[in-house]
Amino acid sequence: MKYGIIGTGNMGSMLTHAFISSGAVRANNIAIYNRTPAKAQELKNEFSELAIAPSIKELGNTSDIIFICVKPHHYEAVIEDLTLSSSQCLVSITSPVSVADLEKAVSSQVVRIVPSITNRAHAGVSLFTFGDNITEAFKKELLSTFEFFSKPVEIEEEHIRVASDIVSCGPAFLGFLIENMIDSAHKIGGISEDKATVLMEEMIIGLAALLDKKIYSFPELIKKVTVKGGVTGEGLVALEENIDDAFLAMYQATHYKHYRDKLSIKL
Ligand SMILES: NC(=O)C1=CN([C@@H]2O[C@H](COP(=O)(O)OP(=O)(O)OC[C@H]3O[C@@H](n4cnc5c(N)ncnc54)[C@H](OP(=O)(O)O)[C@@H]3O)[C@@H](O)[C@H]2O)C=CC1
Ligand SMILES: O=C(O)[C@@H]1CCC=N1
Repeated sequence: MKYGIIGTGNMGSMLTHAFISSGAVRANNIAIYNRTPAKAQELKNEFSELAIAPSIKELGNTSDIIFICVKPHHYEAVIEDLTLSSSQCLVSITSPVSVADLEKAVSSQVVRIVPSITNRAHAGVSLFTFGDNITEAFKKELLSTFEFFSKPVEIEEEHIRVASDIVSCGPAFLGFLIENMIDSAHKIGGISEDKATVLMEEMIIGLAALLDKKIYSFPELIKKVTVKGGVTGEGLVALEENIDDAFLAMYQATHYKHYRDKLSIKL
């Protein structure tokens, strides 16, 4: 199978890295194209067997599976340059561009796969939504490819925003909260930010290991750590009193942005 990647920004280059470093796809079966050629060249400097396509059209003509890894409002221009057939598969990696939108716009088979930056470490989830016209062969090919570096999970259209908030935006949301926890540790306890960061990183790696080994669930973890009459309980009460509806507000904000993006994208 020949893979084509249009847009080699954060996600296009992350996917190229993950395909090659996990052994899922050989570099000589991948063609890339980016608006600013130097960015595609940087990837080729790392993986010399990658092909740089001279245009979006040429990449489309020579690939079986084409990933569009540009921002949502650039999809329209990219799709205009592609002439695809029913024996090819087009992949959207962005939540506001649904498989129904793509099916109306192109003649190929379509899939949406929303990745996560965690896939770079061959971990985390990739969210799959298949178009009605997808063949078993492409389904199998894409699922087995993504299994090399992620846990593929099928997701219904109505759940894509919340699912992507957890899987794809989650690293940024939790990163933000963790930075806040480090900053507050420095302010209240006087510990240096560097030392607090090391402690935090090791705690998170340990927490992930507990989850990975299925030793404790979240409720079990909270129960085990919260000693009766101890400090954790006091901290949890303070958090409950101060967190208010922070996460509801966050989900509402992403849903509203998703709604506005969907309205503005015309394929
Ligand atoms: N960042 C993330 O964690 C996640 C992002 N996504 C989705 O991935 C998509 C890309 O995001 P991200 O990689 O972060 O964005 P970036 O801005 O890092 O990358 C977008 C890339 O698209 C290129 N581009 C724009 N227009 C064209 C064009 N016409 N032809 C070829 N290349 C073009 C840009 O080129 P140039 O170098 O010229 O700017 C840039 O390299 C978005 O739709 C986003 O929703 C999904 C899941 C997670
Ligand atoms: O910020 C964004 O729009 C993208 C979508 C998922 C993660 N990052």
